[in-house]
Amino acid sequence: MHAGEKSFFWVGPTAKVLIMDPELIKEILTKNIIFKKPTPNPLAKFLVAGLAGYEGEKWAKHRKIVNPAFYAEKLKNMLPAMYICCSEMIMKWETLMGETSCLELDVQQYFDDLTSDVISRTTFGNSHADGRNIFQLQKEQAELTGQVLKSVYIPGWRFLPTKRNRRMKRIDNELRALFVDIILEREKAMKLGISNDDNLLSMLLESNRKEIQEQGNFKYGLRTDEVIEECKTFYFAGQESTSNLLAWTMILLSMHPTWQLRARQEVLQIFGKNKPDYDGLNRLKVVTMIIYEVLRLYPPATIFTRVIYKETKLGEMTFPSGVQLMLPIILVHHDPQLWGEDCKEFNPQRFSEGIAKATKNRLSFFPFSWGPRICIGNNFALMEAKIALTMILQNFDFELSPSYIHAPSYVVTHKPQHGVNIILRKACT
Ligand code: HEM
Repeated sequence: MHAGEKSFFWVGPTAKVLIMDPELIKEILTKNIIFKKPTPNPLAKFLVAGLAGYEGEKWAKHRKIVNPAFYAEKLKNMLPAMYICCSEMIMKWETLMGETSCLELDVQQYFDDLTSDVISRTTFGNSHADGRNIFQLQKEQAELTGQVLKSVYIPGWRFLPTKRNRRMKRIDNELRALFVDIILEREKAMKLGISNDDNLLSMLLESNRKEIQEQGNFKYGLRTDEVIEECKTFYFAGQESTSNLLAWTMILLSMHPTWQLRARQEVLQIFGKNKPDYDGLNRLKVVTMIIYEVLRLYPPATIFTRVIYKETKLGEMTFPSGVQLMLPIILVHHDPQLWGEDCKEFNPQRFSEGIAKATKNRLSFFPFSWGPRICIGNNFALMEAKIALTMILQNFDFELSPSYIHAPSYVVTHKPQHGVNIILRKACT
């Protein structure tokens, strides 16, 4: 499939259209009348509600409150939390290495822990210990849900008191109680003026309060259960995707040591061995080019969908309601007509003059989606990846272990199937 082609196919009663043309993709992602596909399975919906699971007016209301510009502005305040989590990971690696000259480990597990910790700390601030507990329960709930989704679907089965169903119900109740406690406590602190706003939950409550105040009516704000859904979404949308970005970056920088060296030289030139700061992270050019190229070749979300809910003309075609438009990020990112014959190669240089130049102003690079429904954690994830990489490069040289097996797989997100076995050495500079 190439940019100019369109592919139509039917799955069950639903017509699906695969769209590869950047112009059409832009039109689809700009048009507000086409909404995201509702999560079809009630169990999946039960896990990922919040922004990612809502459509239409409900989404618009939430998106107004959970708004990326608002978060981007406050990102600087979250850097200390990201720094603490990265330092803890680096310290663990140093301890494991001890006096030896090198250490082999599966960094994927450490990135999973790191991104869980970052999202717990940045969502819940001071209550991050409770937050970690919450996200641990959510992880278990996701695993149990995954088991249910893989089994044969029997209507009504989820209401039977099986061992798994009872555990899922218990987790749900426990999660709710933990969330409610934290939210009530935070609201109390906000009223007393003793809550700081360096975390996602406080920001969410604050922008919710503002929205209610401006509109003069509670119906414009989010209810407690909706705030809970948003917090759950932060975890599901933000943890695994960022962990995979870091994992693919380590793999590609191991495969391309010249780029690893260039990245380390840049990091050392800007920060030396000192703590990375916000302005310095924003000045990292080579590291940013590398991250973009990793996101182009291995986008954590490989495809997403929009549904036509009212007859719509797109380009020269008219689509009836009910048609599903599939937007395959990964195919567009790998299209030789858009990226040239070296499209399968790792070449961060193509981003040396920014995204607009690399894409020739076409929408051929959209790892975080685009338009009004772009990922709210876009800048958050880039900042997290930059600080983690900076600190790894400051401390270690790395290469792939001979036991690493290159097998990209897609289970919810795009990840290395057999982990990421890396050999670390103390950086000599
Ligand atoms: C490398 C990391 C990430 C990637 C590649 C990524 C990618 C995406 C993509 C492609 C979408 C659109 C999906 C669709 O429309 O069907 C999305 C939506 C979303 N992302 Fe991310 N994301 C990342 C990190 C994060 C983080 C860290 C957070 C939260 C802190 C987050 C929160 C969200 C939310 C809430 C949505 C739903 C937005 C809406 O529906 O309006 N993401 N993300």
